[in-house]
Amino acid sequence: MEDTKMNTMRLTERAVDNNEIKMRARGVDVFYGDTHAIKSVDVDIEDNTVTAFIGPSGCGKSTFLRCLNRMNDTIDVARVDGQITLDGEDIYDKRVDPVQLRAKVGMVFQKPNPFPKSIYDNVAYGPRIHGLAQTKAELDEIVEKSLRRAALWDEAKDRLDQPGTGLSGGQQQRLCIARAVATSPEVLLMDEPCSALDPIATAQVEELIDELRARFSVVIVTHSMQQAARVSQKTAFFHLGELVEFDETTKIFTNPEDQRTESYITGRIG
Ligand SMILES: Nc1ncnc2c1ncn2[C@@H]1O[C@H](COP(=O)(O)OP(=O)(O)OP(=O)(O)O)[C@@H](O)[C@H]1O
Repeated sequence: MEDTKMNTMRLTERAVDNNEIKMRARGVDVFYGDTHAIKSVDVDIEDNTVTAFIGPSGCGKSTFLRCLNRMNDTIDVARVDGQITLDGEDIYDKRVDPVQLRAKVGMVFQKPNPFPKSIYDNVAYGPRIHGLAQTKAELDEIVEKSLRRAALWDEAKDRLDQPGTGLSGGQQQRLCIARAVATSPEVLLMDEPCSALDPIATAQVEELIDELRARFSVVIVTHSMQQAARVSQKTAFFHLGELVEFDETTKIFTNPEDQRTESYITGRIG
């Protein structure tokens, strides 16, 4: 009975949004012990769109980002309430395997964190554990395609057997992006992916984000309002755990509705 009701609800939702909404969060609260880090957040993450999360330090951007692929499950004191769906399916349903979920909703972290393995093995890791290739040739193809998508193929193709940790910082971050895209995710979460990079590597990663949007939905946490303005189409402004305003990026940066958003983008809070 429960299931039937849920399925009817899902079908209705799909018909209304015409599948353009990839992830939907409703009434999401996050607690770390007694700290109420995220307060009743509703947000829709659209397909083929870059969504930026901005806001002052400690406002909950990373916490909310981690809700989208259940990375908060790995933090003992964290508790997540509310509902988050991916293509209409509840990602917190007990039947959902978080490892499978994270292949669909990939993540790139602030500091490049390649595995202590070769460049090839870093990218092949996900496809191997998820059994995405039947033969070595198929795996080679996935590795090449992923490195190309991460704009790293030309620099890496002659050193695939060398350690990923031997690459420059910017290259390592593109390797981590290649690793994340190798499992053909539908959503890519990026937590301040350029904060450890110089301006040239940052520009390369930003260009890449724009290209990735053609295939995935991208959600990026950034401290740089310039970066949010450059790479995103939608922007969410968080303050003290609340989602204050969520709109087209141009609207947020030129004509925000809320006084707190205005104060943040003009540098008065933050
Ligand atoms: N693992 C944790 N255990 C306990 N409290 C945490 C944990 N992670 C975050 N918090 C708390 O949750 C709140 C939100 O933190 P979060 O890191 O999500 O903010 P943020 O906006 O991403 O900050 P920043 O921009 O500084 O990275 C803060 O009060 C923080 O202290």
